[in-house]
Amino acid sequence: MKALTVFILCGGKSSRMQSEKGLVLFQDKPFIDHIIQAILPITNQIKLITASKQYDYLEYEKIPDLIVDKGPLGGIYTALSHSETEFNLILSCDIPLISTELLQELISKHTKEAGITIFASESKTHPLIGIYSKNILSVIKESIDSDELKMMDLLAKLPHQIIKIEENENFPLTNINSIDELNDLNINLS
Ligand SMILES: Nc1nc2c(ncn2[C@@H]2O[C@H](COP(=O)(O)OP(=O)(O)OP(=O)(O)O)[C@@H](O)[C@H]2O)c(=O)[nH]1
Repeated sequence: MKALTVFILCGGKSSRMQSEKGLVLFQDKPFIDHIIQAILPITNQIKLITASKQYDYLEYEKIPDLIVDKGPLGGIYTALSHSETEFNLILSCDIPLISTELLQELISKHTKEAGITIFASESKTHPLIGIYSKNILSVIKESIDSDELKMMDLLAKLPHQIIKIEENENFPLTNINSIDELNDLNINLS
């Protein structure tokens, strides 16, 4: 198996959710617990990129952002800076439907040459469910220094591999940003 660390991004403002996003309850469990459950059959090398004490109930290492207020890119920068493995699975904290199978697919299809491997359908790219190589750290730092914080701009600068998925395969990759989106999800599943 490839040496791998999983980093879950749990920073940011959660302005649309208005409460700590990773801790929102879905089917009686915080989002982040669903995500950890999907990761554990693969590895227990899990670290949370957060400064929030609210995640202290989880046993995993927590790392605060090295550069604050830079969005997910700042979280990825912190993750890769602390990483001791070449491959790093970066996940947002708002994807409660993610499955072990999809994560395994991503890991198995990543190649050293790719730098970054992510899923995308015709209509949607999922940069915050991806494998990121440590060797892209300098490009991320330059992007942060020049305030180019959009994930899609980072992808444009670097070689990356896209695992193509059908439109109907987006569902388990859905990220939930607000209570309205959570209500829609619950309705969808009922
Ligand atoms: N470590 C870290 N993670 C972040 C940061 N900003 C966003 N994230 C994470 O990145 C993922 C996507 O976040 P977004 O939905 O883009 O932003 P958000 O600030 O959480 O939410 P909004 O304020 O509603 O946009 C989530 O897992 C966030 O926890 C940050 O500055 N640092």
